[in-house]
Amino acid sequence: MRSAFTAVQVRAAEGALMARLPEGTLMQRAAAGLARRAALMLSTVYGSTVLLLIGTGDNGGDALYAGAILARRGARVLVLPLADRVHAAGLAALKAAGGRVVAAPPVSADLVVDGMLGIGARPGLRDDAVAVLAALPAAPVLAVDLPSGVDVDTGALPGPSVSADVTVTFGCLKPALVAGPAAARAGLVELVDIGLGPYLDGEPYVRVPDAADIAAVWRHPRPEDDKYTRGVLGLAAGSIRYPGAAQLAVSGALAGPAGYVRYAGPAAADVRGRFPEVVTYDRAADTGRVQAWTIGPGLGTDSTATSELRSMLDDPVPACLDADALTILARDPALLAAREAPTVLTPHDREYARLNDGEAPGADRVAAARHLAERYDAVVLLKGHRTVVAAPDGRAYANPTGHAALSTAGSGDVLAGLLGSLLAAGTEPAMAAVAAAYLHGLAGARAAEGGPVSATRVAAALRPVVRDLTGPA
Ligand SMILES: NC(=O)C1=CN([C@@H]2O[C@H](COP(=O)(O)OP(=O)(O)OC[C@H]3O[C@@H](n4cnc5c(N)ncnc54)[C@H](OP(=O)(O)O)[C@@H]3O)[C@@H](O)[C@H]2O)[C@H](O)CC1
Ligand SMILES: [K+]
Repeated sequence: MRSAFTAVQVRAAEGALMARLPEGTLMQRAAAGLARRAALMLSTVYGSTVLLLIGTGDNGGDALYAGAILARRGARVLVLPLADRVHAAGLAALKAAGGRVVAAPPVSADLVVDGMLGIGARPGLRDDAVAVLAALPAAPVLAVDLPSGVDVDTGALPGPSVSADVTVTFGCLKPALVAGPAAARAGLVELVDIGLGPYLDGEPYVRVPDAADIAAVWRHPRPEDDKYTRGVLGLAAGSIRYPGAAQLAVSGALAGPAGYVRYAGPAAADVRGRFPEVVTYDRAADTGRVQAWTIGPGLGTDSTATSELRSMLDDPVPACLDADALTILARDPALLAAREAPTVLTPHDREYARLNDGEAPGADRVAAARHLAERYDAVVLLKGHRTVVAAPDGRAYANPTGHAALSTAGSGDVLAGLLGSLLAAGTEPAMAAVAAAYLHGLAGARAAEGGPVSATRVAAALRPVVRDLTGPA
């Protein structure tokens, strides 16, 4: 698990570390890591042209010292200052190494280094910076610490920003690199260790799972298992009007770790026909015992759906509420009042607003997910390009996988089915949501390799993705 810290948290750690080191040490460490990555992006350093965009702060200092390293290796380094004052010692070092200041971007370059703004940034770019971005030569962009223009602590994009191919960040991840629309502007994020780790204390703002975290929570079948001990998922989804939602949720659930899926609802005949391994019932009350419920995809919001939801919420096992179940819950939040078993809510933005008195998630998606988790005392999986999961105890996770092609009808049904299966298998609820989002994101990316993506393709891609991550079943 990696951790992202806010600018204030980074500054506190930086202060503690700097107090023990000779002046300028951290910037030299940062510049060395930056120059190393820049050299990798240039096929040959010698003779290449590197354009540095420089702002007033230490972010520019990092870029200037890295530029000096590249200039000493034979690069033609050009500095375009976007502030009245720039890091004086860094500029002197660069000039001494042969770099020179220009007033406008050159016609061509091999690499652009964005050293305009780092963790000291106010969100947004000034007009002169926006104009320069529009006039940049076609070249890969390497961002220093963060792509300039983003809202560092939230990942919001208040206006134009740098779009980087690679971001080299120092000491730890920052929220804008992993959450919100800004995360897509960072490109490949590479972390350079500058020794900050031991000084970063307190809870990170948001955590980022990796493959090993998902593999660690995946429950493999054991020799002593039977279908019940692996977990039974009850799935209430689909309606006469939306039988497909039931099938998609079932297909997601069958790729999960549970041993048994019981379906309850009006799409029973369709589900049986397509998935003979699923046992079907007309009503939730008839299904017998389950270890978790997934409720909602294509369920409808009429009185039958409401009473089905009510009866499932009375069952003291974990429940994942998706789609129509969220709409019903928004109408009657008291439905959760008596619940003691864990609940997971999986809203997209419009569903979030319904659950939150009409107020959309807003710029800080991590804070928004945390807010709803606290309000409903439930795990919240807030869907987005970088899905965020928050638990009522304050933990928050930003999913690093995903693909734009996942915004396709039925994709969420697959996710809800898989998440339910993880809950039924006994996975801690927040990690069940994290694992489901992670695997679903990878499956979307894998499905996209085969051309345009439909939800059926996402479900089909789940098995190979799970196998690659957790080993054979
Ligand atoms: N964290 C570490 O341990 C290390 C960080 N390094 C690098 O340092 C930067 C942070 O440097 P800092 O000088 O604090 O901040 P910035 O470089 O982001 O610059 C902030 C100044 O820029 C002006 N500003 C702020 N917002 C805007 C904007 N939207 N447009 C234009 N200008 C803006 C503002 O100055 P004013 O005079 O205008 O008020 C800010 O003061 C970090 O990101 C790393 O790259 C170290 O080198 C290594 C250790
Ligand atoms: K930057």
